[in-house]
Amino acid sequence: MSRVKKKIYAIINPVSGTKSKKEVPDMLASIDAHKYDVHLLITGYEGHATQIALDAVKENVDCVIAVGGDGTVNEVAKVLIDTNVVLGIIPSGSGNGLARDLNIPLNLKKAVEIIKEGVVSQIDYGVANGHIFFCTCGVGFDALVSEKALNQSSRGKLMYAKSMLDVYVNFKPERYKITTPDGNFDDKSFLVTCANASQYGYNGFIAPDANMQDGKMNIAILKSVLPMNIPQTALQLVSKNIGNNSNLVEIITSEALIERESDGVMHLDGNAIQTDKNISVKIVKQGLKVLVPREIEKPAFDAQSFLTNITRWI
Ligand SMILES: Nc1ncnc2c1ncn2[C@@H]1O[C@H](COP(=O)(O)OP(=O)(O)OP(=O)(O)O)[C@@H](O)[C@H]1O
Repeated sequence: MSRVKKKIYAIINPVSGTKSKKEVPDMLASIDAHKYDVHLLITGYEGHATQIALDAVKENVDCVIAVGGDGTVNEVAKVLIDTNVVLGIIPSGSGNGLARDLNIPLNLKKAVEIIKEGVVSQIDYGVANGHIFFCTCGVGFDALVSEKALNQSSRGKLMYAKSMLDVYVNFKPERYKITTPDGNFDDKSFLVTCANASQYGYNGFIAPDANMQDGKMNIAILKSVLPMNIPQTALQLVSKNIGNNSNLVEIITSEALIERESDGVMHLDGNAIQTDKNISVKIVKQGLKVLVPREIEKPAFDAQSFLTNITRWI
């Protein structure tokens, strides 16, 4: 017998981001109750969203909404890959990289409208040493910043800026050998980022041309960032101009082996974990169904949003 109403689980991470989520239940109540059964669930600990999403898949729900940032989205979405369960995102984190890349509004009411519209797109996901990511995974400076951020009690831009400064002061570049069917690299580097999405979050575009539906990742290798180049590099990141950085090497490919000097930290969607010396990364084409705005095309660079980004950062 077919179910009449569609079932939605909304998983709320109460500690993500810096904004209150107290309006989320009322806003979700505006979803048509004749068509949808919406169940609200609040996470109580790290990894809880994954447990709830696993239950959702077992119960054959139609859609799981992640209310949080990239960490929460990752915990939910990694369970939904290669299933028919659709991911919805209500961005409520700090960086919100995946939501931004999909043009999902950060405004709560507008994000709920996207859920109601029900437009489904299929996006790629990445696998790095068996761990799933959707935005970026990487080693080097960005991984160390993610590790530093893990131990901070606060969230938000200021915490990330402070973590970056702390990591930069003691940073020592490592040597990476990167082997792919589409090009190789072997040298010391500041960071190596495998980008499925174009940005880390906070509109920091490490791979502005990355496309989440092409079955490929853009491996952005930043060989060095000298102190005098920090302002320029930061501007290039927020203005989608990192391609103009003379220290950037980019390889576009569907799989790669990254060999480094020793095992250590790697980040997945901004979440740091420890992993082996060698990291095998691949992209699986369009394995996740996600609710998106009608127009998924990214807006062209415009001066106003560029200035807004800089002002926000400052
Ligand atoms: N009740 C809870 N108590 C403590 N941590 C939790 C709880 N629920 C979820 N978490 C953890 O909170 C972490 C941060 O969540 P999330 O990444 O969504 O927010 P954020 O870091 O503010 O945003 P972004 O990743 O977009 O920068 C996740 O690693 C998640 O496992």
